[in-house]
Amino acid sequence: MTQDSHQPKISSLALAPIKFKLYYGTFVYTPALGELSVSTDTCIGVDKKGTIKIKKQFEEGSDSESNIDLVIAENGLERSELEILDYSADPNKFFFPGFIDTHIHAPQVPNNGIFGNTTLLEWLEKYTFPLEASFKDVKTASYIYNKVIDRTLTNGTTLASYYATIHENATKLLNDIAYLKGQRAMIGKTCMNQHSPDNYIETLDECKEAQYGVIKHVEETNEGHESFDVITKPIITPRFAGSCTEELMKWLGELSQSGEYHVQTHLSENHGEIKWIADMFPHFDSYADIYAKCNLLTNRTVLAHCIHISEEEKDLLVKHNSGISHCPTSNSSITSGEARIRWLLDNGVKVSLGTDCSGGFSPSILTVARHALLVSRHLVMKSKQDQQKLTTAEVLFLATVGGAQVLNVDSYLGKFETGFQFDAQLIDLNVENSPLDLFPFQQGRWQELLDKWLFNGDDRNTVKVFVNGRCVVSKV
Ligand SMILES: Nc1nc2[nH]cnc2c(=O)[nH]1
Ligand SMILES: [Zn+2]
Repeated sequence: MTQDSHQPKISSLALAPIKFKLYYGTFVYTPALGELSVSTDTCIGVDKKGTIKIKKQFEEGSDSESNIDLVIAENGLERSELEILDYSADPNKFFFPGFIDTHIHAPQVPNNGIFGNTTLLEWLEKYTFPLEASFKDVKTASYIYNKVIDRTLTNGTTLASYYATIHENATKLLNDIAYLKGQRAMIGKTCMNQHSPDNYIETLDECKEAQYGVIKHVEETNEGHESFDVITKPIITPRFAGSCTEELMKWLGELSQSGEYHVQTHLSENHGEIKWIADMFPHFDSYADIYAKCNLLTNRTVLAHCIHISEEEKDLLVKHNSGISHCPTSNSSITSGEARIRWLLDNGVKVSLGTDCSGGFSPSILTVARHALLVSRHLVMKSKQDQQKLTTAEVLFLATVGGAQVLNVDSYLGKFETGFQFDAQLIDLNVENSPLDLFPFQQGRWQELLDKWLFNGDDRNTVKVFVNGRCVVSKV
């Protein structure tokens, strides 16, 4: 931690001591692509480490108190040592897994919504690099990163894969803030040693030193954690081939292989970018081939965008089991294009969602899921191939389980099943000032209610957020 060493180490909210908890109510999640599981009248028991130990569904409309008594008796639990949260009286509340944002630039959040008529390369020069360069100042970084973590958490994001900036101290700060607020986070020190502004570039040696420093710091922060309750992890982050020399990418590839670290970068976002990079790296077969030959394609690699990739590039992703972060809000805003998500899914590529702030203007994965569904319909309008349409269940899968798959944490995150960690949001469709209107005849029609939430809901409907079974946001 970047506190004075004589200060006591502050522990993460997501590790605060808790009692064994029994949650009772409606639980919604996506067990597989296109499937929605809705269990009403259900009791979920979460142990002191945040792991789901009990899941039992009861007859619809049955008495919750006697059902809870039964769970206590059947599992030999001591009532006085339990915390019981019964939401069954409210038909408009349900639990949903926490959102996973696999691609977000934390320092860019102040620019959300500010992109004018630019496309990628101009946008980077005009809006993005100047803002990121200001993170040399840790006070600026502290102020903005605190706001970013608060904002993403209140939108229900329980795990985010962050790009920071090139600066070592500011990146360490992002780690500390996520850890203290209890949000799971992948912490990426952005690496860039070519084709960048004079005030926002690093040498290879500077990059190596800062990268080692950030990894050590993130790992020390999480010392003593078990794999499922690790809060923050380092992620190797070459910004994109355009801003990294081959030597730097090869070094980062080796580092990621030696430490089994995650990797994130951008791939095939914009036609101008693709041509520029092809001219820069003429001895590679394709954009994806640059990353493959630099050992950056792994089963822990997140590739943002992948809008214009070829069959051969898609095959490379499949071969290395690397995943995609689909960022439709960003792709529409800076006019990058429409990623062919059905084609990628049909070919066995892992797909997740990313806000890509501030190419994307919204920090909400719910908004991104809505845009993923709409963009898939734009593809249908162009191609007349109806099967490209994504459904509500499919985009909610990408927002949760898909993210867990891409970040290789799907054995313990993304589902309400025993053995999984309780990373969740409590949704209230009928909250005061709710952006959606409920009508009595729609009560209990869960498919329709979830459609309404996806299209009309927002962070006001996310009333509590849990990570590792601990409440990290409570608005009620
Ligand atoms: N959307 C997006 N694409 C990039 N390509 C290289 N850097 C960036 C970035 O910050 N945002
Ligand atoms: Zn990006």
